[in-house]
Amino acid sequence: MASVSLESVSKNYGTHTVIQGVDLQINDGEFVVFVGPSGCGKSTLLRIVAGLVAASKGVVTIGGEDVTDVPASKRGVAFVFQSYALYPHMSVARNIGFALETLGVAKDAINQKVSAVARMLKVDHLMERRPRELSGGQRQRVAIGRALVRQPEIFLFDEPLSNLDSDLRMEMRMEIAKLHDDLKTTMIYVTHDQSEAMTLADRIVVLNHGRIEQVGTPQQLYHTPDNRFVAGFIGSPRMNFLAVSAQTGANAGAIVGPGNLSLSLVAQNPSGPIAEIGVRPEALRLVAEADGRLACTLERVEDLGHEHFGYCRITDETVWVVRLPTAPSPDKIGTRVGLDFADSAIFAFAAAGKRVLLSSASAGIGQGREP
Ligand SMILES: Nc1ncnc2c1ncn2[C@@H]1O[C@H](COP(=O)(O)OP(=O)(O)OP(=O)(O)O)[C@@H](O)[C@H]1O
Repeated sequence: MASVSLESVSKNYGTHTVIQGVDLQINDGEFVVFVGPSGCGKSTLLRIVAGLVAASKGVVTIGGEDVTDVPASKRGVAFVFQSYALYPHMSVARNIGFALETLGVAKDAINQKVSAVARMLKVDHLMERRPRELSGGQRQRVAIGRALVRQPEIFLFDEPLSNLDSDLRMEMRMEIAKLHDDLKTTMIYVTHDQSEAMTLADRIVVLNHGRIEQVGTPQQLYHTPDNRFVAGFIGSPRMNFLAVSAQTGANAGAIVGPGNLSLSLVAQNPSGPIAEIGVRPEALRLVAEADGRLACTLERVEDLGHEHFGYCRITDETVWVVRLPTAPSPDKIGTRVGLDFADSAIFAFAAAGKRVLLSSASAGIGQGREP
């Protein structure tokens, strides 16, 4: 096991900067997930830790040792790729044991280790098959087995489940979580799927345009996002946003917006006037138009069996999603309705996206507290 530290790490391709001054400390035995939209630099950052990509600037430390100029093969890391990257002409057993062969480990010792890993990953009945004779899930298990057999200090996973169907993805996600519980090895895992990040991570690193937006536990990011980007990225369906106007002078603290919105919010340490508010779908209630804090038209309902989502149009540009405990009657669709929400469910943002913490004396009671 080993800790990982990145200090002022940047990466440029020509004039294109893809990682910009990243500082990050990952503790020994921690499961850290990098999330962010496509192209934000997740894989590049992971590859910089692995030594597969050289940083343009900055220092990478593993287990307290500066490894910035140490090749990938000497860093004690094992990498599991999205594409599995198995050797097509080798059997499952040889694929798993090949790294030990190249290290000159004795044949008996290799056989023992390969058998133990194959049993653990439930591929021991497939040892003589070639990769093309395996399902996607079985291939991914072999790829993980190949990493596991080397007993690395750190596991690095780059979107390992994205080629699997949703049932298999859930199953493998549980197995990776169990692997971490059993081995307690430091793991860094890249995904663009925020629900995968929420369920696997001790801590999540949210990346955007090559910078860290926020680092925290899943609960911290969900309940106390630093900015609009994190608030919108963590949570599914995502947080609803609405552009609002902060009143000044005698009406300071009053917030007005479309849908007859009228709130009274007092900002703590404002980083600018409130320009937008956000409320999560699960914090909204569908009520009669006159009883809501927001007036809108219920345009559509999605019935997923165990849950329902209503799509409520507030303006031409803004539709809010509300999570409904039961399906509304079909004659409600197309009618005017109201949305209600507790004061504590309101998130507020300044024009540049920074979250504005609301004073407990205002309508936004509770914002800014740790859960
Ligand atoms: N070898 C390269 N040469 C030039 N640009 C590159 C190279 N590798 C990556 N990039 C660019 O760096 C940026 C970050 O890429 P990276 O693969 O790290 O993103 P990502 O967040 O992992 O995306 P995805 O989720 O789509 O895999 C992208 O704009 C990409 O086009």
